[in-house]
Amino acid sequence: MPSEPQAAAGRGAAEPQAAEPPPAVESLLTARLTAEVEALDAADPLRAFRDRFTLPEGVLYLDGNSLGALPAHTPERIARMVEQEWGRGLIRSWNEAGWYDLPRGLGDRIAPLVGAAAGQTVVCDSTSVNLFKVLTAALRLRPDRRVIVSELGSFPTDLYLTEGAGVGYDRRLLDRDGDTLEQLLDQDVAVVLLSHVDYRTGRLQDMAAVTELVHRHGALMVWDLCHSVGALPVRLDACEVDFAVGCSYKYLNGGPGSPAFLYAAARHHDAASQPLTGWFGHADPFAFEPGYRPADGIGRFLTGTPPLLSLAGLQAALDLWDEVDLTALRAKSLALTSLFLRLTEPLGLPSLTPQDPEQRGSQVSLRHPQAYAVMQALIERGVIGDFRAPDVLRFGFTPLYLSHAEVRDAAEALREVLVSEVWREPRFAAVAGAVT
Ligand SMILES: Cc1ncc(COP(=O)(O)O)c(C=O)c1O
Ligand SMILES: Nc1c(O)cccc1C(=O)C[C@H](N)C(=O)O
Repeated sequence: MPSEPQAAAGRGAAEPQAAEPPPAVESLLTARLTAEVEALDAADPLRAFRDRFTLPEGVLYLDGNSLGALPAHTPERIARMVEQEWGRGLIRSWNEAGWYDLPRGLGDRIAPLVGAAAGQTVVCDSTSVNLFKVLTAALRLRPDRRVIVSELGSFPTDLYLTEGAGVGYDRRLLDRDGDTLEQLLDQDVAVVLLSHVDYRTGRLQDMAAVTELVHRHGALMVWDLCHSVGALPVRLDACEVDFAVGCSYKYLNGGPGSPAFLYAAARHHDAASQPLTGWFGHADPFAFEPGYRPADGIGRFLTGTPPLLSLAGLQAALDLWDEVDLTALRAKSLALTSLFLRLTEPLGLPSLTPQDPEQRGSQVSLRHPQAYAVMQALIERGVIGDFRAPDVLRFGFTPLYLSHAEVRDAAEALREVLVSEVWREPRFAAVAGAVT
């Protein structure tokens, strides 16, 4: 078990290395910049959403790409489910409070965020479990092919699941077995699994072009949307994607451990079979038949009883998403990341995040040989981002609750930490074994 996040430091933190002396960069607290960010905030069409979240005083939260913030009405929604639906309604709430329909109903509320027509998205399980289901379903739809393609730098659970679902299959990894995806594709490839936005670098893939390339080689395409849903518009149907999965606890703000979602294109529903054939995916669960018969449609991707209290958190968060204009969201996201890249550029930290906005998700990743200590010093100043081994300072920009002024203040805090070299103080040093 990892130790408590606040009690210890980074697993995989970089060994101490010499860091270059910091360049003498002037303070960002200038009248000119203040006027610029205030004008941007005044013109921000999403600024009213900030008040719909509860965030602690004195915190600049740049980690909504790992765990989203708390929507202000979520506690009331969860309390209602606990006190009324569970406490009073008891078992009747499966019908009367609509519990039974929530996995499909919330899936249909996520659908517009991922560009899916209704009836193709369900909320259930974790992203990892859903990856196992869709990878296996996709492999079964291509029985004559024996290769899974993925990317070496993917979030590790994705790679692990290509191993778990792909027992008996060969695996080819982009960046290890070939420089381009096209080099890895041939008539043996059954499935390609990629992240739409890379968790470490923030690089955004061209979903339409990649999916089309994969289909041209006769394979099926699975996208991991954990770092794109709620960060930018996604167009699953328009890109003719086969399967997709994603988290709801990051940009969607569903709450810690809130269940994931799974998309399967309607054209695959009849032929697709998934391996976790639990009773919630049965055609008639309450017939209590001894044999499994899959439900029609997307319902066959369900497995067991959903975590209702977590679904209540996601349900509350989706009330906000129902109101969000995704075009405005994307424009603000790019304005925030571009501002941060521009203001931190004089600090001389190499960026892993593409400068080209077309290739950028909603995060900025900067490299520093002592990134763990630098991030701890920032967190002490109330600027919460995260560290990704071995040397990445990762900053997530959530357009619903961040202002341009806060982005300037975060860049200024980073400047101060680097110029003062406060991060060298022993209390920021890494010790083994924490959640980062
Ligand atoms: C790209 C990506 N896939 C999957 C996951 C995690 O999946 P799970 O919610 O199953 O832990 C994460 C983050 O934890 C992620 O960043
Ligand atoms: N899911 C997480 C968790 O249970 C603990 C700590 C972090 C996470 C994360 O989500 C990490 C995240 N996917 C990442 O992009 O690094």
